[in-house]
Order: sequence, then structure tokens, then C-alpha cells
Amino acid sequence: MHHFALLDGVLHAEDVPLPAIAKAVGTPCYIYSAATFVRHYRVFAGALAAAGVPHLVCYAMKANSNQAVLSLLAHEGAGMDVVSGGELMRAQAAGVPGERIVFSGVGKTDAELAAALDAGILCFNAESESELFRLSAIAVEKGIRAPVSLRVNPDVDAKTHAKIATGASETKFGIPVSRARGIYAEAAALPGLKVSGVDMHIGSQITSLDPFGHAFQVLGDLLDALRSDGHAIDHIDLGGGLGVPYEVARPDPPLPEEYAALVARHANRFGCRVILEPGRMIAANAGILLTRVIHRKTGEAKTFLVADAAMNDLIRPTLYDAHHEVWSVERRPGEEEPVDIVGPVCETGDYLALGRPMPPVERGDLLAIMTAGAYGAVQASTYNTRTLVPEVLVSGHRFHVVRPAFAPAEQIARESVPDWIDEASAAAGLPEACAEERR
Ligand SMILES: Cc1ncc(COP(=O)(O)O)c(C=O)c1O
Ligand SMILES: N[C@@H](CCCC[NH3+])C(=O)O
Repeated sequence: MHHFALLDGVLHAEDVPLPAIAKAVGTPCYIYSAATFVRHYRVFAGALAAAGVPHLVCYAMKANSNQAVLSLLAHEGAGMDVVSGGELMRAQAAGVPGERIVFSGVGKTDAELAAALDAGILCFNAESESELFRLSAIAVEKGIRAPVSLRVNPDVDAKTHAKIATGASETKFGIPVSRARGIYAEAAALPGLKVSGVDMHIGSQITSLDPFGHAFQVLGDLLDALRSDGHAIDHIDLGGGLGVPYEVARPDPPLPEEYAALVARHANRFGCRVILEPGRMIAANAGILLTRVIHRKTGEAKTFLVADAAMNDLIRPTLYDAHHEVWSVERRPGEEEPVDIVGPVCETGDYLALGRPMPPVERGDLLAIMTAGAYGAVQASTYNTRTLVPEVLVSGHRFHVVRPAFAPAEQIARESVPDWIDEASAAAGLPEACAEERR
């Protein structure tokens, strides 16, 4: 079942026609399907349960951290993977108990480590010796021991876009597997730490099971070694990274069920609880970006559709050459022709799709940028003093604005001009030539 589908020739989100949302909320806006979020979570967790793997799915909220989305998943029993004090605060605000939170990231500050200790989180996924020392010291001050895993870098090629591959030895992430035993021994000797797991994450939008299989093998070997060194490992965190189908014309990445079967094959050997941190898999196809065409413009050799959404709203095409399908909300009859779908931002790289075959599209038409539920709204900015677009959650016939727009007037109102600004201008002085002229 697809929750974004044509009904009587009009694209709907669940039971709501998209033009109705455009009318009520304006464009551009992000629109999420509650049922799709829930279904994706259940497919993941269900496949592991069916395979008899003791597990916890910690949704990687960096993909989409809207409070409504988090509340929905928390209600399903999901745990959360957080990467900042801000995300930790979000997990807590959504009612996720500490024992279902893991904390990833290369740069946790003292304040963030302390907040997570106070929250009683399940595990710190540490990424350096320096972090281990700080975490131990802060835990000792609090008179507790911090549960810790080391994020190990298995040095595999995740075969994904270079900007989102994390499992090769030249990235900033994790510690090299070759040094893991030594650093685990150091961790175990620190008074504020309790070694409890092993962690990895090799990258994102991974479209083949091979890199995962390879990495699970490396982790399994390490786990055996760590146990023989006397560490009591009670869980293994396999990270996230499973890709989603962005392109109709490309072979689909493995299904969550196939991924779960691979996890299950290794789980026996691991002999402990398995934690997974899927982000994109849960969120991507649960959301779209709705935009309206402002102008249709014919260039020398091309046709441009200038949409009201731009790279500041969805940066994935610009940043990763990412492909998002674009659908007309109400398709007009006629031949397809290739067009560039661009935004109003003053950057040549501001586009949503290039050379894309589209049916006839006129000024004023609505377009849906598909598979935009993950790494969409969370990566948006107000560049060019554009509105941070609203987010809308749909369930059945209902919809709700789960984050209102952040408009230019409010952006300006948040800034502050010091009362000495005129003096600052005088204090800057004039360059010689300029001063000459003014004499
Ligand atoms: C540590 C960690 N866990 C989980 C994820 C989620 O990845 P994905 O959205 O590809 O499932 C990421 C992002 O790549 C990550 O850095
Ligand atoms: N932001 C990236 C994914 C980054 C993964 C985060 N560790 C994307 O849109 O594909």
C-alpha cells in the first residue's frame, strides 16, 4: 500500500488531496504520512521479532526530528539514536525513556555527556579515547558508571555517495578496528565507565547487503576477541544505513526483511541484544515536499520550471546529486518533455531536478518532490531570507501543521542591532583615497 497515491487524478497524502493542504497551509510545505512512518517502523521491528532476534530499534532522529514524528514512533515503542544535546532533549520531550536512548557522534561536549548521564541513557557510542576519558571523569563526579560502546570502524566500502560514507578508515568516524582491543582495555580500566557493547555505522543510502555482511563479520570477530579478553558485552549496535528507492528507473535496494534476515544470520553468533539505528528507511518515503510552479521559462536550449521550493528547503540534489522523483499533483494530458526544475535561490546549484522528463506543467501547478521525509526539513535553512517551510502531518482524513513556517518578519525580529551602530561606522575610519575625496 502506498500512502501517497493518485485518487481520481489528484495526488493524495493518505485520504487528503494535496491541493487542500496547499490551500490551507500554502506552499512550499513538507507533508508526512503518519501511517507510512508507523508501517516502516513495524516492518523493521517486526522482521527482527519474527526472526527471533532480541532487539531494540533506535530511530536515528537526525533523518526527521519533528516532535510529532518522534511522538508517533515513541508510541510504537521505538528507541532513539541521538547525536546532540538538542536531539536528546527532543527524545525526552517525546517521552522516550533513557533506557531506550543511544548517543552517537564524534564531538559530544562535556555538557552533552553530563545531560545524557542525567537522563540515564542506554549507551554512549564513544568515538575516541579523548571522549572516553571525559565521559569517565564526568561520571565519576556524579558517582556513577557510564555504559559505553566503542564505535568501531570496520574499514568497508559502503558503495554510496562519498559525502555519506562513514565506514572507511579515512573518515572522521569511529576508531580503527585494529586498535579496538587496546582501547577497550583502557576503557575497562577507567573508573567511570562500564563497557557494555560494540557499535558500528558504515554509511547511509547503502543499496546492497554486501557491505553490511562484511561489516557484521568483522564485528563478530571483534566480539569474540573482546569476550575472550573478559569484557561483558550485552549488546551490539549495527547502526543504520539501509538505502531506499529514490529512483523508479533504478533497481530497488534490499527490503528491510532481507536486511533483517542478514542480521538474524549473524545474531546467533553475536549472542546478545541487537540495536539498529535506521533513519532514512523509516522516514524517507513517509514524506514529500509540495511546491508550486511560479514561472515557466524557456531558455536557449532548455525549459525551466521555477518552483517556490529551493535548495534551502531540500538540499539533497545540490549536495549529493540526489535524485527525487517529481510528480504533478494533477497531471495534464500531453507529451513528456525534459525540464530543469529550479528554485528562486541565487545559486547555480539551486535545483530540484535536471533534465527531467515531465508531462506538461504550467505556471501555478503543484508538484510533489517525492521521498523527501528524511534529511529534508531537518537540513533546511533560511538562506536568501526565505521562509523555513511548514511541516504537516496527515493521518487518514486529518492533517495538522506540526511545525509552522518561520517567516522573514520573525527572522528579522529575532536579530538585534546594537545602539552604537552609528558610532561603529564612524569608528571604522575611512580608507585614505576615500578620505581624500571627501575633503
Ligand atoms: C551513527 C548513525 N546512526 C544512524 C544513522 C542513520 O542512517 P540512515 O538514515 O542511513 O539509516 C546515521 C546517519 O547516517 C548515523 O550517523
Ligand atoms: N544527510 C544525508 C544523510 C546523512 C547521514 C547522516 N549520518 C542525506 O540526505 O542523504
